[in-house]
Order: sequence, then C-alpha cells, then structure tokens
Amino acid sequence: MADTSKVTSNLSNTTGGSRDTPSPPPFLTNEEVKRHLHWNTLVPATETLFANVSRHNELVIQPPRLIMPISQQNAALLCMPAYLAEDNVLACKVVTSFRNNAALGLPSILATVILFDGSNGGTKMIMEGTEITTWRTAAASVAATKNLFRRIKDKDLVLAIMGSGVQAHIHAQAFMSYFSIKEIRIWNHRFAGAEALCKRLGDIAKPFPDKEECVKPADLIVTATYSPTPVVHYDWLKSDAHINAVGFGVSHHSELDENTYRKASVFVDSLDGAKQELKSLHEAGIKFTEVGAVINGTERVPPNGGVTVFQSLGMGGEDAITAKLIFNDYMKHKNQGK
Ligand SMILES: NC(=O)C1=CN([C@@H]2O[C@H](COP(=O)(O)OP(=O)(O)OC[C@H]3O[C@@H](n4cnc5c(N)ncnc54)[C@H](O)[C@@H]3O)[C@@H](O)[C@H]2O)C=CC1
Ligand SMILES: O=C([O-])C1=[NH+]CCC1
Repeated sequence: MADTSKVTSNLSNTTGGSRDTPSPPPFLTNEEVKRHLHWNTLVPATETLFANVSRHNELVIQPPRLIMPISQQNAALLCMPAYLAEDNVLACKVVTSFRNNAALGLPSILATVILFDGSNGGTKMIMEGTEITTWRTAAASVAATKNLFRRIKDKDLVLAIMGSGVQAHIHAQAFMSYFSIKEIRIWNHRFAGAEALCKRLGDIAKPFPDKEECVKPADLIVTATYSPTPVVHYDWLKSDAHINAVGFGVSHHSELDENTYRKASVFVDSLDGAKQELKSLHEAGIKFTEVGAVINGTERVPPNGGVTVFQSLGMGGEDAITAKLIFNDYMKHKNQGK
C-alpha cells in the first residue's frame, strides 16, 4: 500500500479522495524560475540525463512528443511529458512556438511546465517554462560540446552564432561560462539583430553581414534561427569544427546543408526523437549517434578529426530534470526562510 504520510504534492480534497490539503501548488513566474537556475547543477544533470537516455532501459520514459502545427498562425504547440525513474520525477511541458511573436514584443517560445509527485501524480509545482526552455537548451548544447568537441580544453576558441534571438544570447552566455572563448562572431538574417546582440555581449562579440565570413574561422558554431534554408554549409567549415544545431525552421535540420549531415559525425539527444523528427535524414541513410552513448563509453567521437554536429531536438526529460532542480532549490530557500 502507498505510504501517504510522505505525500509532498498539494492534493486538494477531490470527490472520493481521503485527504484534505486545500492549498494550491506553488506557481513560479519566469523571473522566479530564473532565480533557481544554475549552470553548475543544470549541466551535470543534463549529462546524466543524456547518459540515462542512452541506457535504453526505462530509466527515462519520454514518448515521442506531440507536435501540433498551427499553420494559420505560423506556429506550433508541443506537448512533452517525461518520467525520470532515478529521481522519481514526473513532469510535462506544454510549449508553443509562434514565429511572428517578435513583432508583438513577446518571446517566440512560451511554455508551462507542470511538476508532479512521481509517487502519486499530484501536482507539486507549476512553472512558467520559457526560461526553463531557454536555459535547458543551452545546457544541452554545453553538455554535448563538452563530450563531442575534441579540443574542448583549448584556450582562445572562436565561437560563431547564427541567429541573434533568445537562444543565441543564452548560448553565448553559457559558452563563455564553460569554455575559453576569445571571440564571438554573430550573423543574423537581419543585420541589426546581430549588432544589437553584440552590444549586449560587449567587446568579445562582432557582427557579420556575411554567413560564410562569420563561420569560416569558428571552432564552435551554434545555429539558433527559424531559417527554412541552410545558414551553414559544409565547405565553409574548419576540418574539426563542432556545430550545435538548435533551431527548428521548417524542420529541425533546415539550418545545415545536406553535405554537412553526410560528411560530419552527427549526434543527437535521443535516437527515438531523431527517428521521428529527422525522418528524411534517417531515410536518406544519415547515421545518428546519441551523445549519451559517448558519455557512457559505448560509442566514441571519431578520433582523427572531422566535423561533429550535435543536432538538438529537445527532450521532455530536459524540462523534467530542470523542473526538479528548480523545485529543490525553491524548497531549500523556503526552508531557510529566504
Ligand atoms: N532544440 C531545442 O531544444 C530548442 C529549439 N528552439 C528553436 O531555436 C530557434 C531559436 O529560438 P529562439 O531564440 O527562442 O527564437 P527567437 O525568436 O528569439 O530568435 C529567432 C532567430 O531566428 C531569426 N530568424 C527568424 N526568421 C528567420 C529566417 N527566415 N531566416 C533566418 N533567420 C531567421 C531571428 O532573426 C532570430 O535571430 C527556433 O527555431 C526554436 O524553435 C527553441 C527552443 C528549444
Ligand atoms: O524542445 C523544445 O522545447 C522545443 N523545440 C523546438 C521548439 C521548442
């Protein structure tokens, strides 16, 4: 029988229920969520998640996410549940992607995350999920880069970022925190956007009107746009460059040319996700390897050079582990009376 004395969720008195704990679950705004996000816990937790995903033994349950296109609005809604057995974490993110939101002064990606009690399904906490999505996506790129880029210990790396929106900004911040970056080169399809992001980042960043010029000397590249056509071509790349392809234009693989997928070693967060969301690449015979398999030591990055790509799809598990870290930090501060 379940041990009800340990219930931590806020189950209100439902018909037929036996408990009477009427307080609603806490709701955290994006601002509050941000206070509980820390790279030093998020990145290692993401690496552990990647490793567990690649053990393929139900440590991580995250079914293919529902993606509902809303063509009338140039938008989509995604529903992303996940259960992490190791931590008994159950969560579900509902996220929208409205590409025209910039004109309304709103982020393109808006989300809500519900964290459940993994033992009884009660709601523990509801959080705005926009900052969660922002941070956990950059944490996934950092975790992938740490494990895939051969020269990660080098000093003075050159980072190129394609895009100047929310993901471009957080990736610049995360990569500066983790790696030795001497220069950030930024391209955006609207040059003013690249200039504005450079201004926010300071002297380390330079805007480039030309994609090829931006990318050519880069050791590390991040693509974070809504571009429906490639913004990076294989012929422009350094022989051992590492790319984090984050954006979702017409598909997840619209930002890189086909040659890059054919010639590079391509890594993904989840093979199950890739089979569904990179179907045309899969059917064209492109091989994908999970980052977690590299972390677990069952696969390796080809040692003798070549371009590496982390094709980031985004997983419900990333949102679940991030929500758990936020909840734990929130409880710690609450118990300390802060
Ligand atoms: N892999 C993952 O887990 C995640 C992926 N994303 C994707 O990352 C991308 C960036 O997201 P945010 O930074 O939040 O959005 P944002 O709206 O803040 O930035 C979008 C960027 O794309 C550029 N852009 C828009 N239309 C374009 C076009 N036709 N051609 C070239 N560039 C264009 C904009 O100028 C801007 O620089 C989106 O595709 C989004 O769906 C977002 C969150 C998670
Ligand atoms: O994983 C995610 O949250 C998203 N991927 C593309 C848009 C949002």
